[in-house]
Amino acid sequence: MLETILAVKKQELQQLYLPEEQQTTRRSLRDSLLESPYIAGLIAEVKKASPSKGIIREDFNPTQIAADYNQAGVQAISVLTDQHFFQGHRDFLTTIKQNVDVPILRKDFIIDPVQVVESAYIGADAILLIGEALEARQLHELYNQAYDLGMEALVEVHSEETLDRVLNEFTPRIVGVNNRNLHTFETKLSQTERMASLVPEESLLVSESGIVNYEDVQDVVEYGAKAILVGESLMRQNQIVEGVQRLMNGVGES
Ligand SMILES: O=P(O)(O)OC[C@@H](O)[C@@H](O)c1c[nH]c2ccccc12
Repeated sequence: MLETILAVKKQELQQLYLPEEQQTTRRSLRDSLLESPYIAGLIAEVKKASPSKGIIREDFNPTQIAADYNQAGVQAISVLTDQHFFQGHRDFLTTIKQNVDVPILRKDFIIDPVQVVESAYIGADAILLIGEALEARQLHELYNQAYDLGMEALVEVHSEETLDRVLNEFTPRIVGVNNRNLHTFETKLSQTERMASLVPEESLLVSESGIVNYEDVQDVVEYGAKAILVGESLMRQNQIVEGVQRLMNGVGES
């Protein structure tokens, strides 16, 4: 699947035009996550659909969902901007950035420097860089470019092998372990458990995907995660604010 997505991205790159540059103040993802009042920092995701699940939320108003996340006290918001596979849009990010006061992570498949510039222009505070999608050297260059433009980067890896390749090149300030394998979509929280001890002390560890309830949050925190990235289970809540409270405090869980 990842190969298919990357092939489409390469095609799209040919037609990519840069939007008007937004004047925006950057917000630190890492600082916000470290200042969480919860047992972990929460990055809550705005995602309408995914290749593995199809449509996740029918009643999809990205700005309203983000405003609810903001009100609920999340530490950051992740916005899917990929159109083809996730039914996102880069304009969602720009509007959301103007309507909330937490850092915004751009969730997309970034493989080219022009997409990093685009991310800065649309108002992103941080970008996702996927270890399985890039050579370590190339990932490092995109990472440096992001920081040079005043953004941060969440460096995501799924396997030990990918993490090894990345760490041989450099030490990212924020590392995400994706519990979902992007080739098979198999998702298990034990991936965070297996990988946590391999992530350097100075990297903030984010556990991504497949986190559904407070027990899951407690588990990944026990494994060593300092923050979590949650999409689907929050997107399926009718009452987003209450859903966030339940996830992070365990109150009212059945
Ligand atoms: O919906 P979930 O299982 O809570 O997962 C969120 C997030 O981790 C997932 O959307 C994601 C992780 N890495 C990605 C890379 C591209 C697109 C999406 C993702």
